Amino acid sequence: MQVIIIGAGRGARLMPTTAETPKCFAEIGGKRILDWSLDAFRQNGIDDFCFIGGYKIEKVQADYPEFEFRHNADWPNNNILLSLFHAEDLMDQPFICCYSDILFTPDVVARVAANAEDISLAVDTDWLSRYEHRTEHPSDDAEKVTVKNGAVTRIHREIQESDAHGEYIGVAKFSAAGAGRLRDYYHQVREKNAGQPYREAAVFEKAYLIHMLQDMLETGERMVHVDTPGGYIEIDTQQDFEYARQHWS
Ligand SMILES: Nc1ccn([C@@H]2O[C@H](COP(=O)(O)OP(=O)(O)OP(=O)(O)O)[C@@H](O)[C@H]2O)c(=O)n1
Ligand SMILES: C[C@](O)(CO)[C@H](O)COP(=O)(O)O
Repeated sequence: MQVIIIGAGRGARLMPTTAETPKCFAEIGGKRILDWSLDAFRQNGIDDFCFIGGYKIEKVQADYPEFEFRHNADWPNNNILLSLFHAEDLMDQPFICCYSDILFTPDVVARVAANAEDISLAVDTDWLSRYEHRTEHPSDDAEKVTVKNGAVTRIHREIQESDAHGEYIGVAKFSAAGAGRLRDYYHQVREKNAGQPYREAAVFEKAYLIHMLQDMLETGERMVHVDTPGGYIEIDTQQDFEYARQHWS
């Protein structure tokens, strides 16, 4: 199974930790965030990594020569969706994509990898307990989902806490067919929206992956949720970093 790690961002909210290295090099429990992710995949026999880098990509290239790399050199002017599509050439097969600034257990990978649907999204159902203390990244910023009968019905930051089934953790699996539809849809929306506002993004280039996933849901695309009650922490702010250092091992 191909893994695509989306890691081109600046990590500005984690300064000064990210002054010289990318956010995924930040250490929790004596191990880089990136190494926690690699271990979660490797414990499931998955060892085929492509890293989409931008900010300080050279540091990742130096320390992980076993990776394939895609360079999102324009990272300051784009966002997660465009970043992911720097690895489009690898999307002719099933793949799992993940943000590079998250901690998740091998069990999350096992559940996502075992799911047979075309598009599956990993969702933390215990998300609210983490947000109690997350004042620097309020739950309004969380990429939440609503669900019905096993399927995702909406993926959006504006979902009310009480309506949310959980938080999309940034890990998603696409079968070869699901990946094909993702690529086709991307080309359609890019053709129509390049340089123009798209969903909640001021310009298409600044869109998040969840913007296009929501767009696809509205066309009737089926996505399922693979739940994890916790077993996940996202590191955006200094507060998140300290929380992870206290709670992750
Ligand atoms: N142009 C971008 C922006 C973000 N990302 C990646 O998308 C993931 C989630 O993004 P976010 O949490 O916003 O991280 P950063 O952009 O790195 O953080 P900050 O906003 O603090 O700079 C991260 O792994 C980040 O590297 C990316 O590949 N390309
Ligand atoms: C993608 C993200 O990390 C999920 O929590 C977060 O939403 C990014 O926030 P930003 O708006 O790009 O600062």
